[in-house]
Amino acid sequence: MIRNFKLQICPLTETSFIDKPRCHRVCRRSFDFHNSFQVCIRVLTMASIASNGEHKATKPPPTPSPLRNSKFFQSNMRILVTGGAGFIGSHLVDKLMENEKNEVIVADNYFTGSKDNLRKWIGHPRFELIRHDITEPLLIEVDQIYHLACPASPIFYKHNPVKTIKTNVIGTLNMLGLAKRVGARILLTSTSEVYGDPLVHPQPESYWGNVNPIGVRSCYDEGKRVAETLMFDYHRQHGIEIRIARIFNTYGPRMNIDDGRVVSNFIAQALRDEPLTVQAPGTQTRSFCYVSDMVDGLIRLMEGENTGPINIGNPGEFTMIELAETVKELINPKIEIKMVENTPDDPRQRKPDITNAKKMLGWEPKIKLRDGLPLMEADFRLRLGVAKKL
Ligand SMILES: NC(=O)c1ccc[n+]([C@@H]2O[C@H](COP(=O)([O-])OP(=O)(O)OC[C@H]3O[C@@H](n4cnc5c(N)ncnc54)[C@H](O)[C@@H]3O)[C@@H](O)[C@H]2O)c1
Ligand SMILES: O=C(O)[C@H]1O[C@H](OP(=O)(O)OP(=O)(O)OC[C@H]2O[C@@H](n3ccc(=O)[nH]c3=O)[C@H](O)[C@@H]2O)[C@H](O)[C@@H](O)[C@@H]1O
Repeated sequence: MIRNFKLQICPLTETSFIDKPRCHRVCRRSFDFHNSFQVCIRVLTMASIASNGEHKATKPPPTPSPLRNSKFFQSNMRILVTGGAGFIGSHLVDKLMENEKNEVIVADNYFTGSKDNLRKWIGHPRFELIRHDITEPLLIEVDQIYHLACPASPIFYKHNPVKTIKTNVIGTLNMLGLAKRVGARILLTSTSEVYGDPLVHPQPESYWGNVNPIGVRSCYDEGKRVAETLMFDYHRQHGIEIRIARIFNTYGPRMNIDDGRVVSNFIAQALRDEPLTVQAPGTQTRSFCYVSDMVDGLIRLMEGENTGPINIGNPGEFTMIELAETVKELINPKIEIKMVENTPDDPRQRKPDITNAKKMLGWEPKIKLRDGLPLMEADFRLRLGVAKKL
């Protein structure tokens, strides 16, 4: 009954409580916990952030088991890759697994990814694969989170737009909650689509973009913009260590053959002797980055000191007609190029300004489009069972 309840003040957070509810302000410990003058590490860290006015990283909580530090323990970095069964994610896993000190955990719901992309690691003692949808919370102990989970091809992200925005918003919230709980550093793979149909060209990170908030692409581009906002709010409010990569069109082996993105479409069409479908007007531009360059950039960003956002992409810029002509010349000179209808809100130009990536990460792409396309062609030939004519 209400008259039995007593108003009390938490001595650390100065929040008032009735009877024995929890401290909702910062640490969610019970009132009794504070009242006994034990010190909550999170409250102290928040207090020191407030007094310094800086956003220094919070002291990570103790590791889950002291055995993690024992000399017989095999790994010293436990890394979660969400969306690790997808195209970029699986290449990232390959690179992270090369380091024997890494233990890699993939969480994926296989919407656009596949176990097949990770088959060489299944059963490896330093690798774990979890079927998990990131719109649900994940309880796990990790040191780093590469957060990639999200369908990336416009055909797939528009297929179920509500699910796409939930993945970007609720999924990112869940991963930030996990990062906060275990003190992990988290990297978000954002996108050049945050610049929308850009009015500034090439796009520097300082450009705020030109995005249609109610268009058919907004589940993805606005979703990623909110994901970036959440990353910075968790960083400012909770001291989480964040990294944001703004990825520009990436291509390479393991893209889904019927993924719907332009490079995979053109290569598959060229190998199937089908016309290359250039969406009108064909003068729209994109800048294509080979996947190994992308993975190198993502790891440098995670390991470096800069939060970003940082553009990671190849500044070589091509119209879709130029791309079709290059694929035709390299793969199938007899093929026809056909103009087809475009989809709404297609960005007319896109090219990264990578000054920051060069300066802050010491990164720039190495593989030119003409060198990357044949590597992808070889992979598609193998999967489609189309041998090269001699
Ligand atoms: N490839 C590009 O050109 C490009 C460009 C910009 C940004 N990105 C970003 O990079 C990331 C990876 O892109 P990709 O090209 O490898 O795409 P992809 O579609 O091949 O991979 C995405 C992975 O996320 C998984 N996934 C999707 N929704 C999920 C959910 N709710 N829970 C768990 N897993 C889920 C998919 O099954 C898939 O394995 C994405 O976040 C994408 O937005 C990619
Ligand atoms: O790099 C990025 O930031 C974004 O790039 C792509 O989005 P988009 O550039 O629209 O990708 P595509 O579907 O490959 O389209 C590229 C261009 O090719 C054209 N296109 C596409 C397919 C096709 O068969 N023919 C064709 O001309 C499209 O009209 C568009 O102008 C990705 O799909 C997004 O996930 C990613 O975030």
